[in-house]
Amino acid sequence: MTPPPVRRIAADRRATIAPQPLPTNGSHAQAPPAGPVTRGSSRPERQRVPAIERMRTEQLVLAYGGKPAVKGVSLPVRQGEVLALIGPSGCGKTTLLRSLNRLTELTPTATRDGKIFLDGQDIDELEVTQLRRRISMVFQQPNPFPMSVFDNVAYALREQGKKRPGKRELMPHVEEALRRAGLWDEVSADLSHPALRLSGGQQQRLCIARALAARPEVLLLDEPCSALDPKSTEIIEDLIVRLREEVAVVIVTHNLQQAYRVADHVAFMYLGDLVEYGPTEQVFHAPTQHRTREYVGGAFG
Ligand SMILES: Nc1ncnc2c1ncn2[C@@H]1O[C@H](COP(=O)(O)OP(=O)(O)OP(=O)(O)O)[C@@H](O)[C@H]1O
Repeated sequence: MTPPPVRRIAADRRATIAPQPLPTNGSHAQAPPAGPVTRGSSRPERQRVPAIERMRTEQLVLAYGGKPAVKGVSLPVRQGEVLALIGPSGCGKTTLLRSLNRLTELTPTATRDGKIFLDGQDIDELEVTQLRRRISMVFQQPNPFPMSVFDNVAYALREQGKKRPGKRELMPHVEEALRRAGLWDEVSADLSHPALRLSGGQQQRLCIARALAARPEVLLLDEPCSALDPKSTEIIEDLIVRLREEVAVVIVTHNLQQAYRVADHVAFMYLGDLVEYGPTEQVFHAPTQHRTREYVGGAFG
């Protein structure tokens, strides 16, 4: 198939949301180590789910002030699968992830070439608020709003409708989102509880519930466990694997063991290039590129 013509996107829009804070070294223990994946590494059995392509990037190029950060990446994103973006620091993982719902447009120096399609439609043809409803993102640091558990999830629902639905009307939807995020049992007794008083892991699941409430087709996760303790990490990894049945999931992670545990496909990036893309077992145990072999073997990080 001939790739569609390349088009430059204006990136002069000023940021309208605050940048996400970086994770702090708080009281939580660190998530499982990002060590190399060996043949003995565990990968939980997973149910086979039919894969449906929801997104595709074609010859995607992203640059900051003219300096390329992502260089001509073509990738599919499928529902029924988790796609992990891996690679050393600065290789362009987060830039690629943020471009999928046009968050890179909030960076004034960022420019983009190439195409991104959502269900076959060029994302530049979609209204950006609508697009970000269909492609939700969860960030490194849990960032619940300073309001109740209920209102955090209801926020996304209230934003959707023209008329503001009442609490009773919203309740089933809030419950459903909290259940899908695996948080309902822990918070259902008091939905008026302030979100900021939940544990870090609970806060991140609340952010996932908030992201799911608008029923997105694609869920983008930027190192969602990097600020969490091992137990919370495990809970969220289980959740990610379950969620892929109903939403396409793309995760950026530095933790190779995590990519191995949760992903169905892996994209390894290096200096902005997509070096290798393939099924998880293949990328980790039979990579075709020597650079991938070195990286997954722990030769550099
Ligand atoms: N807002 C920005 N302005 C200028 N350069 C940027 C900006 N954001 C990222 N970059 C540069 O783009 C390149 C890719 O960065 P990006 O954050 O996408 O990589 P990454 O693989 O996600 O890194 P990390 O794993 O450390 O988060 C790096 O060289 C980085 O310095």
